[in-house]
Amino acid sequence: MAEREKNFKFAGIQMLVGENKEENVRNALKFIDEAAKNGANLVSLPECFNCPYATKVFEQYSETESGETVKQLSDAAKKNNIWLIGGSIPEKDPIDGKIYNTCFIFNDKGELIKKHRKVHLFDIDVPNKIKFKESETLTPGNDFTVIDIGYCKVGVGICYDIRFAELSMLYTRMGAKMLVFPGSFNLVTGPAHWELLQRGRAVDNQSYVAAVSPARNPDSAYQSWGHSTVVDPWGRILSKTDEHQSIIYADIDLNELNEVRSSIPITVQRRNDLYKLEQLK
Ligand SMILES: O=C(O)CCC(=O)C(=O)O
Repeated sequence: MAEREKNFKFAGIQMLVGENKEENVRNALKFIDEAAKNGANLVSLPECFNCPYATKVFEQYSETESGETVKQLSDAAKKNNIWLIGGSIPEKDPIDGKIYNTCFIFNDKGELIKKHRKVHLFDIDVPNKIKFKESETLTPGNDFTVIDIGYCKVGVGICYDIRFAELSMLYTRMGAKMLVFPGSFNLVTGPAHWELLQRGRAVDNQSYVAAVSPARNPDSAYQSWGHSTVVDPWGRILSKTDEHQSIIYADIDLNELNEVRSSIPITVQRRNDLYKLEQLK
């Protein structure tokens, strides 16, 4: 009989983000404390939680890895004894001077253990609906991010990264049992694809998937879809909210995941003689 796995609690913070960076960070810290008090072991903030989501302001709001935002997140993870996926902030690299959309990740001692720089930049043009070009001011990252939080491995991507099934499949192959995407979809692609993509990634990887958005801010030029969600490996929605500020919680049951993986064993049924996914880096 296989050994029972230890389950854990995930919290996704759907917080309101405005123009005042210090206020945004303070708001994030308050919600992190609340999530930890409610028993969360792994907490995620949303994409761009300390600045408005707009290419023209990324430089102005950017900070380096040794900046105040990273320090405060580290302190919050340590104080609350939680693993923290720090949503994302515009990060300035002090060496190449470029700006990245970066998720800083901390262990329960507050140590910065990894950073994920968004790999796929959000450059789209849906005629008469939405045009956005992150590459106007951002540079893409080139690294995969799978962390081991003790309970299981977790793959981290940022928003548009969820659209690329290959990335999630690679993470799964690297051992991830949960995929977390801080993200900020919009009122065009949100209703069409946000939930569909999460359920798709969950079913094709037999994995837990969480996507954590900022709350919708009526004063903001970019209207976030909100609707932060957690999906289980069977494709069921475990937790989901609307567009308002709130925290979503989900119990991550790794025994249930193992059962799904053993009852529908797609991992060992792949026709590797006909096709393959190749990791080039
Ligand atoms: O893929 C989408 O529709 C939205 C992506 C996005 O907003 C982002 O990458 O920040």
